[in-house]
Amino acid sequence: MTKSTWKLIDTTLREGEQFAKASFRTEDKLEIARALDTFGVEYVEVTSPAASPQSQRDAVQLVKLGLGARVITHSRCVLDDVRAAVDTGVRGIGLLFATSRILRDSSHGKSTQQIIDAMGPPIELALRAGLEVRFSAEDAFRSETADLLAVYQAAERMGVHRVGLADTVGIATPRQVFVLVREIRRAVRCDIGFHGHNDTGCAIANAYEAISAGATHVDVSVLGIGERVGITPLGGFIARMFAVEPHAVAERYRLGQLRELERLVSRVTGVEIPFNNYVTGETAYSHKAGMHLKAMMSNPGSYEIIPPEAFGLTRRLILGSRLTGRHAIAYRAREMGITFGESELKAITRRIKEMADAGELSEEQIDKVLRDWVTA
Ligand SMILES: CC(=O)SCCNC(=O)CCNC(=O)[C@H](O)C(C)(C)COP(=O)(O)OP(=O)(O)OC[C@H]1O[C@@H](n2cnc3c(N)ncnc32)[C@H](O)[C@@H]1OP(=O)(O)O
Ligand SMILES: O=C(O)CCC(=O)C(=O)O
Ligand SMILES: [Mg+2]
Repeated sequence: MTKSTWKLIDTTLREGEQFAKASFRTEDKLEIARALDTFGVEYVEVTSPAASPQSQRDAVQLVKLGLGARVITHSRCVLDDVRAAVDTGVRGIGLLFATSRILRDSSHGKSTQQIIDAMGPPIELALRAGLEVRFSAEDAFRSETADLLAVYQAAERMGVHRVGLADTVGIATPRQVFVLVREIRRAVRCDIGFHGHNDTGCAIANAYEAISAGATHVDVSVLGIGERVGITPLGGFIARMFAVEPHAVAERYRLGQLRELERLVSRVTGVEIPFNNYVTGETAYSHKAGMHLKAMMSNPGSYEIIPPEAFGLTRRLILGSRLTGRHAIAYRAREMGITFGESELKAITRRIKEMADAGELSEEQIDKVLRDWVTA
């Protein structure tokens, strides 16, 4: 498959609701779902309707929005939970069972064969109800490969549309993800999803490797919110893929909406967008060192792999620091209609650096230095 055929399952309203600081009201969920749809994600995953009466009512309302994105939910392999999901009108369901020894012992106590036996009826019920069905192995990267192959092949025989690999505890490395997804790709014909937690900072790279190895669907959430430190962030994954296939990504998603989407989730959860957030962070397009500034003024691609304009953003060149250089100062002077000779330029740059040693200069202060130099 070509890389650009992957699909995004945004799970801000499911995994994201498991984030310690998230407590979504119905209106928050509706607003987030609409914003995700405007951005263009292919799926919006919502909390299991079995979780609470309000979760059930919210799922119904989210379905009623009539989004372009498919509204799907997530569920244990429990018939009553699947029935509750079907009743909401969702279009798909992500069923799961933990397959690692540690979670089999601590979570549900089933052997691999018991898992296979238990997943049959819920899968059948969901398929009969016409849902798109995914079966996922929770904690896949601490599971035995033989167990994974057994459950995935059984799920495929039962007719699921997709199997999922979940790096539930964020333990996987990109190479491990590539190798395991490739192995599963060879073992099943259905679609493959990847869900990766970010406990060791590998969630974006892991999602990318999953796609490279043949996964078709990737779970993301806005700002990466989820259990503990969360999962693959939507913006970071989009940045990763834009760097590889900019045209396909720009065609499929309304990239100019990313910042608003993140601001919305930031506002609703009360967490700030980090200064170094992918693409939209406050300093994501700030350039400061003289050597960088010179090259940036000649070609912005020198130190930017993703043009800010693609996301409706602008860059900031910081000229007033002690790290500035004469090319940057000459550039600003030319913008103001002033031309300096080489030795004069060196002297002004020296002066600006001396002044900046006492504290960075604003754009207005630099302009004043340049103007005063001419009139002095
Ligand atoms: C890795 C993940 O993020 S998976 C998604 C996690 N999401 C959620 O947990 C959704 C919110 N959860 C809830 O509201 C509740 O946990 C419910 C409604 C799902 C279940 O509530 P309870 O019945 O009170 O059980 P509780 O949460 O205490 O324990 C989990 C139960 O699910 C069982 N279980 C765990 N995984 C699975 C599974 N994949 N399929 C079926 N049953 C499972 C456990 O064995 C346990 O049941 P038991 O008491 O019969 O042993
Ligand atoms: O169902 C899945 O694929 C993922 C569930 C989950 O959130 C996880 O395992 O971390
Ligand atoms: Mg998770």
